[in-house]
Amino acid sequence: MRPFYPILLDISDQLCVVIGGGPVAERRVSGLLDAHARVRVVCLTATERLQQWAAMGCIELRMEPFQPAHLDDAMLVFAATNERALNEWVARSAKERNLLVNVADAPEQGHFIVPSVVRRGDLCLCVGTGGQQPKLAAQIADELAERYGTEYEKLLQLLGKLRNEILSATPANSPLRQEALERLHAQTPKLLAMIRAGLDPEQEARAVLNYLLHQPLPKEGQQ
Ligand SMILES: C[C@@]1(CC(=O)O)c2cc3[nH]c(cc4nc(cc5[nH]c(cc(n2)[C@H]1CCC(=O)O)[C@@](C)(CC(=O)O)[C@@H]5CCC(=O)O)C(CC(=O)O)=C4CCC(=O)O)c(CCC(=O)O)c3CC(=O)O
Ligand SMILES: NC(=O)C1=CN([C@@H]2O[C@H](COP(=O)(O)OP(=O)(O)OC[C@H]3O[C@@H](n4cnc5c(N)ncnc54)[C@H](O)[C@@H]3O)[C@@H](O)[C@H]2O)C=CC1
Repeated sequence: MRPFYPILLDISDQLCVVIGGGPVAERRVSGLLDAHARVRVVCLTATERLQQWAAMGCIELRMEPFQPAHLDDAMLVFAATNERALNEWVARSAKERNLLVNVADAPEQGHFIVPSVVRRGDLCLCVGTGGQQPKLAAQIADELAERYGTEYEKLLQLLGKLRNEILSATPANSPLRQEALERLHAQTPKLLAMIRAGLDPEQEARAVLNYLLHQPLPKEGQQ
């Protein structure tokens, strides 16, 4: 068991290189494009979707055998070919360049593994099983996708906006800020219900914000 450390990495506009052009490589590329990375794919044969992405200018597709120079300027590397020795060479080449690498067929040779992901706007739910049972990760992600629907995208947009307004309207570390942020959080179920009902919660949110910022603070010892 390796106790992986989860982080959410900002890879927007960073070059990520995927070696391989099969279904596994395609899944990696899909996730990388969702995160707005620049993507270079190196392979001998590419899935139809990879070819379409290349034709649309979404990825750079190099239909040629892997060479370490393909990793030039990369931030992340993914070895996703069906050739064991080749994936090992990719991993070694990445490590020689101090690049983080993921290895699809031998996770222990890489620095990180790829979880199952559910996105709802800025909400990002990631599930990993430490490589023990990827299908279980996918099943749990499906369950989370049911539980946390698309309404969470709008909810977060609204909460983010209100939270920023609270941050700019209150002094740092002040009881007013702390109280307002707690009250904002307490409004979550109400705003969620409004979004689910198809109502525009913006007006309600304004009223909430007004209440949050102008409600007198409870006195010492009072709730
Ligand atoms: C370590 C890791 C690799 C990494 O980080 O690159 C890894 C490794 C391996 N997977 C294998 C097989 C399968 N993987 C899937 C599916 C997924 N695999 C994913 C991640 C990971 N898979 C990482 C660990 C994540 C964790 O912590 O659990 C998901 C979550 C994300 C993604 O890949 O996009 C995605 C679900 C996508 C979704 O959300 O739907 C299926 C099912 C299917 O395809 O339908 C099968 C076939 C059934 C089976 O074998 O169980 C094999 C054997 C290969 C062989 O037999 O040759 C290895 C190699 C090994 O285990 O050594
Ligand atoms: N991590 C995961 O989720 C999973 C991992 N796997 C592993 O991932 C590997 C890849 O799976 P698939 O995408 O289904 O494989 P695939 O067989 O469909 O594709 C392999 C790709 O490697 C490319 N390739 C071969 N030699 C190359 C070279 N010299 N230079 C550049 N590219 C080269 C091929 O052109 C092809 O695009 C499998 O061998 C399997 O062990 C399989 C299932 C799930």
